Amino acid sequence: MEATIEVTGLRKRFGTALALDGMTFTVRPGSVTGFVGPNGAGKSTTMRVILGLDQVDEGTALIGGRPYRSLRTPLGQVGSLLDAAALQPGRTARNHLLWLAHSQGLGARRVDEVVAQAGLEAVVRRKAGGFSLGMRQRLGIAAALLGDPPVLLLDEPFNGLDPEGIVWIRGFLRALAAEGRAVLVSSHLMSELQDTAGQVVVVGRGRVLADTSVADLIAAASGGRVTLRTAERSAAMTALARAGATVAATAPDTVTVSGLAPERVVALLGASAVPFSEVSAHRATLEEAYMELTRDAVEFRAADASVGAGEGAR
Ligand SMILES: Nc1ncnc2c1ncn2[C@@H]1O[C@H](COP(=O)(O)OP(=O)(O)OP(=O)(O)O)[C@@H](O)[C@H]1O
Repeated sequence: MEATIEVTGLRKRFGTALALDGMTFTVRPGSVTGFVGPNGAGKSTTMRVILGLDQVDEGTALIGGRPYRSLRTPLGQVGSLLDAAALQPGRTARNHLLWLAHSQGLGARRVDEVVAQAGLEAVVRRKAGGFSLGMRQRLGIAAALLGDPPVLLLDEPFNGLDPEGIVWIRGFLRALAAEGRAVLVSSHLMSELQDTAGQVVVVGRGRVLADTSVADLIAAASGGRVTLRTAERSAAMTALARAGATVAATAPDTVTVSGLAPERVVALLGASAVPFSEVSAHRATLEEAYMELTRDAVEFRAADASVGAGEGAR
């Protein structure tokens, strides 16, 4: 089966709330695709639609070219982690996995393999009800891997993980994608996807705001700006503004300059005898790029919440 997820023109209303408003993107194999957006942007709803758990008013969601409901052995084609809390608390982790495995014609050997992959050996005979959220996330990931699927969808898998767990999952997801899987990972924090995602689909208000590689997203947000560090900030700002630059003081000793190349900034400061300790091409962080893109979507949601826009219970 082709390892892809194709989402086209999804629209969905919950009462008066428009949860999905033309959501369209494709997830390809080989790198982790981050699915990022503020709370309420439509990430979970999109994942539920892809997995055939929610109906849409319009649009299609295909896994390897087919709707989820037409897949003959779903666990072998797509693995998912939607809600790590969704398990029988009285059952041991191993029995939980055995039960899932048997429902798909898989045996205990495969359970032991995914337990090892997810680093759960030490706790697998304990009752899952006593697991921390981080352990539940690992158990959910083990369950998603049972059928060795070419497509993986993980909703907020970083939730509840400690720093060591976050480092583990980053490497793990990268390795799964490098094996040729399509891996879609949602988060409302761009920083969690640093060093993990190669592609990002940024969403807000139920639609795609950007669908690009991480490198291109950062380059676009960097926008040819120059960062200048100087103890004589106002003299520097005056000299650069006189040469036509747009300048902004961003810290007591820092100025962000737009409209001039770094070499020109150095030459102008030299000519005006303004001392400086650093002139560098500004490189936006992933977080800055994300904040820039989603600012309006966040404002929309905050305003929406304050009038309590009649959304149904979740
Ligand atoms: N079952 C439901 N009933 C009513 N409204 C819903 C339901 N599920 C989602 N919504 C609404 O749809 C919109 C999208 O929600 P969704 O959970 O998909 O967003 P999200 O991006 O996953 O957010 P989060 O990061 O908070 O999980 C929100 O306005 C939400 O309140």
